[in-house]
Amino acid sequence: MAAPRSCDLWRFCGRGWWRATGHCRLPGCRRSWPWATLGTRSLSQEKRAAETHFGFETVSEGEKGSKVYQVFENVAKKYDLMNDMMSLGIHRAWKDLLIRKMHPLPGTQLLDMAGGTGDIAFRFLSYVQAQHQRRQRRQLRTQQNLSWEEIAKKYQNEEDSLGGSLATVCDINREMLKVGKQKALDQGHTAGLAWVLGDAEELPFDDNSFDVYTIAFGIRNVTHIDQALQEAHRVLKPGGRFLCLEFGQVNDPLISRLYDLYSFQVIPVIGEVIAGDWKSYQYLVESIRKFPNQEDFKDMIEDAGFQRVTYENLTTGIVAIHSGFKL
Ligand SMILES: COc1cc(O)cc(C/C=C(\C)CC/C=C(\C)CC/C=C(\C)CC/C=C(\C)CC/C=C(\C)CC/C=C(\C)CC/C=C(\C)CC/C=C(\C)CC/C=C(\C)CCC=C(C)C)c1O
Ligand SMILES: C[S@@+](CC[C@H](N)C(=O)[O-])C[C@H]1O[C@@H](n2cnc3c(N)ncnc32)[C@H](O)[C@@H]1O
Repeated sequence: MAAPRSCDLWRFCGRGWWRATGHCRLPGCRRSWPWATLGTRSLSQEKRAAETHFGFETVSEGEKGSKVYQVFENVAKKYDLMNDMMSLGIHRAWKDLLIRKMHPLPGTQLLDMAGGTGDIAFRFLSYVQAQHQRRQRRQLRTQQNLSWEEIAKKYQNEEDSLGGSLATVCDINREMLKVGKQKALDQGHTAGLAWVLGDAEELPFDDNSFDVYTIAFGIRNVTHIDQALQEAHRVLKPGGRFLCLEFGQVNDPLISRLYDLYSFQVIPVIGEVIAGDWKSYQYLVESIRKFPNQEDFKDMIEDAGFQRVTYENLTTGIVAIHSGFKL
């Protein structure tokens, strides 16, 4: 039996070690902390257990969910423009890299969690379509005897051009999904997409349903990150892949200082000017600082049951892509 990483925070529940402050983290075991039901916790312990952070503010767990909802409800219409303005378009390159790392083949079933306005799902569909077309061209080269009608038919049907792939965009926020659906129409993504309203901590999907689970700039906003990771593990098929694009800690001290200056002095100003919302962008930069560093987050992913967990820093660690497999 593996020793717990930090004994005072871990308990043994009969099936294995689990963290004392939440639910058992073993896949399939959802026992909660027995002390809570035995009533042996003091009032101050009780209070601390129910508190979390919203940026630099300490709030109750229930409050965090509604505050996060409000943030994305407020910024939904300006969300895409804000991302281009804040990052000078760099967020697009990060998202492209995530898809290249995934390298999805036609037929892949993707769950894009906290998928918001659909950036990851649209990139996924374009990538799969390109892969499928490449495959078809290769096949056509070997089937020289097809008529022009047959060749044209092969290129026409958009559903076919995805080879059975489906991207399910799931998000807790109606407004973000509404903007995403309109964007899908504008960009001509008419097939291979499903939009689902749902909470990362309690997914409305069966076990073993998806080949890939992505979450881009989403997990930082979730109240119980460990719960969301367990859910990701549950809904992935055996062999399925978890990929997370999220802010990290910058490893170069000079860049780190400049980045801090930029984050705290410039981003809320852009938020106010473009979206008329300073507070939401203050929350964004604070939530980035509160999020675990790359190594700690890797440990959390492993704790949820994922294997072969690795990460890659992008732009000196401003963001990182974490990857893990359900084996
Ligand atoms: C509410 O929650 C959210 C809302 C959202 O809209 C989005 C999200 C999720 C987030 C994303 C999807 C990604 C959004 C992207 C970012 C937050 C930006 C990430 C930052 C960068 C890529 C740039 C990092 C910057 C540096 C490494 C430092 C370089 C900084 C400077 C040269 C400026 C230093 C600033 C000062 C000294 C303060 C005074 C300066 C001014 C008033 C001039 C202002 C300058 C500019 C506007 C230029 C901006 C420069 C860049 C973007 C630099 C690009 C260069 C590099 C990456 C090396 C969400 O959760
Ligand atoms: C910064 S946006 C990221 C959107 C998109 N993935 C992207 O890369 O542009 C964060 C998203 O997480 C969603 N979110 C926050 N908490 C969530 C939760 N508990 N379950 C599902 N989605 C959540 C928000 O509604 C928002 O759409």
